[in-house]
Parts: sequence; structure tokens; C-alpha cells
Amino acid sequence: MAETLQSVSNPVQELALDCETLPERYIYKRSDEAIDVDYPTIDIPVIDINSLKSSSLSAEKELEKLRASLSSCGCFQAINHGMTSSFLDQVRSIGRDFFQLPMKEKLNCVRAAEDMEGYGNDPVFSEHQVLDWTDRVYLLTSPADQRKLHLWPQNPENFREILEEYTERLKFLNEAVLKALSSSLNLKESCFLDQYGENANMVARFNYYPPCPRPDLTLGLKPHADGSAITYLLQDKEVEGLQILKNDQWFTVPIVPDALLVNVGDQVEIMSNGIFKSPVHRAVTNAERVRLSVAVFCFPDSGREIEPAAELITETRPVLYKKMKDYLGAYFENYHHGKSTIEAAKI
Ligand SMILES: O=C(O)CCC(=O)C(=O)O
Ligand SMILES: [Fe+2]
Repeated sequence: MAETLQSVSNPVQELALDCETLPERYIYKRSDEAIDVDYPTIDIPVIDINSLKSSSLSAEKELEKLRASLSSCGCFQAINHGMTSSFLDQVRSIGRDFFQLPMKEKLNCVRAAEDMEGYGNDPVFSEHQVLDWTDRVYLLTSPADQRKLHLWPQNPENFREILEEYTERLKFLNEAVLKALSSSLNLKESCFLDQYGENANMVARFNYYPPCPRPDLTLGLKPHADGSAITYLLQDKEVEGLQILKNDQWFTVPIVPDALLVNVGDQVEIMSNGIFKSPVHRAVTNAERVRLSVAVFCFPDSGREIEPAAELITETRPVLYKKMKDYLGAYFENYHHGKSTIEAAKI
């Protein structure tokens, strides 16, 4: 990958401290097409994970709600997921505390020019690329033996412990979610999980969006669909900013206290033969407050082939996607050239 024209030691957080005019590189929209940060709120179904696991009538109703929400907007708000409010606060805090450190200390975790992992800002792949108004910490958390621990913050002191615990808890949740996704389509419970394999990968990304002088001209994160199988997004507790595209219209995703936003990624769209949708979303900025979100991307090990479940291919619904190996590799390659991998995967 050709990197980087801009140094990672030029974070948006620093830029924001002394910035009255938005630098040219961050202008996403010209003023004739300003970004509306105040789109209407979308009603995203809230799913009770605990009741999904029971074998009662309430589980059937919840599965039906799950299927309906994933086929219409591609996401749901998970509650009763087994993590307490104070634990989720700790996950947010390790991110916020890290970004508050002096630059010198943050640079201990800085990503290498050719790497995605570590602390940095939007990687630059071309001179004409419009940059996102965000800094991030991006770390592979699973499998454990592939972690690059030298890039994990030593400060705050509990960073590693909390991120490890969060990873373990999300593994459990992800298993329950993948089973529920299969069951909601009347497939064998293990159908998606079998494709997913034992050595699944998880990557955590702490997204830090400093206040921005012109939220109408720039984006925290450009529109994209996730290349994962599933993404778990812990939103900021107080500051909204996530928007989702539905029927060609942008909507604001509301904050549901203590819920995790569960998002279908491209790989589950493929496995479900397009029944579940991987939603296009973006993050907007605001002029007053820092926003922090924590996204955890779960995906099958890159050596595995993923494909639409055979049971979902019928005469009326023919196979819509090719078999894909290393979807994520293709995703990043395409992303940097502004191309969509899911479109390329379509037959
Ligand atoms: O900050 C957000 O709410 C969105 C994050 C996101 O979409 C991502 O990290 O892929
Ligand atoms: Fe995303």
C-alpha cells in the first residue's frame, strides 16, 4: 500500500486546537451542498439479547423483529447483552483518557507508515483524498497471539485489561448474534457460525472526533459500509454523530443508553444472500464537543471462503454473490480507490 503523504504526527486533535478556518484537505462538500448534521432520527429496533436465547414465544417474536430490522436497515440496538453500564463507561473512558495524554506519550503507539494498526489519523493514499476529521486507535484484539502489544497504550493503566475483557464479552455476544441471525432465517443455528470458523478476527477502533469549525463542510468519517461480518458500535454517551443511509436519505442514529449498535457488515450480507443489508453510514462532526465511539469489527479469518448459504438460494432468489476469500484485503484495496467491494462481489 502506498503511504503516506501526510505524517501521522499531524493529528486532527492538534489541528482543532487552533483552527478557525477548515483546512482545504478536509473539505468534503462545497457550500452549495452543505452537510446537514441534523437529519431526522431513525427508529432503530431495540433487541433484547437475553430473550433471543430463550426458547419461548418471546424469543420467536424477538427473532422476527431481528429479521425485519436487518432486512430493512441492517442494524439494531442490542440491550441485555451482559455488559453493565459502568463497564461500558470504562470502555469509553480508556479511549477518552488515551486521547487526553500529551502528544509525546501518544506517539509511543503511533502506527507505522505502512500499517493500519496503532494511533494515527486518516491514512493518506492519494494527493486528492479528502481527509476525515478524526483520529483513531486501531488494534487487532483477536486472535490473541496476533496482537501487536507494543502498539497498545500503556496509559491509562487499565487500557489492556478493559480492552481484553471487552473482547471476551463481545466474542460471546457475537456467537449469540450469529446464531440468532441464522435462526431468524430458519437456518440451522450454526449456519453462519460455521462459515465464520474458529479463528475469527476482531479489530477495535477508537474513533475520536474533535470539535470542528465547519461541521457543514466536513465529515468525521466518509460514507462507507463495513467490510466486517458484524460490527459492534459503542456510541458516545452524550454526543450524537452517526448517520445511516436508508432509501437514499440520511438519518441520525439515536443514542440508546447502554445499548450496543449491532451492524451487519458486507460479509453477512453475502452469507445471507442479500437478505440482510450492510448499511451505508457516516459520522458527522459538531462545533462544540468531542465525540468518541468504539467500533469492534468481527470477521472470519482471511483464509476462509465465504459464500451465500445454500439454503437461501432458490429459484425465486438466485445466488447474488460470488464466493470470496480475504474479503477484507479486497475491501481495503477498493476503499482506497473509492470503489465498493460488495458491488464487485455481486454476480
Ligand atoms: O463513529 C461512529 O459512530 C461510526 C464509526 C464507524 O462507522 C466505523 O468505525 O466504521
Ligand atoms: Fe463503520
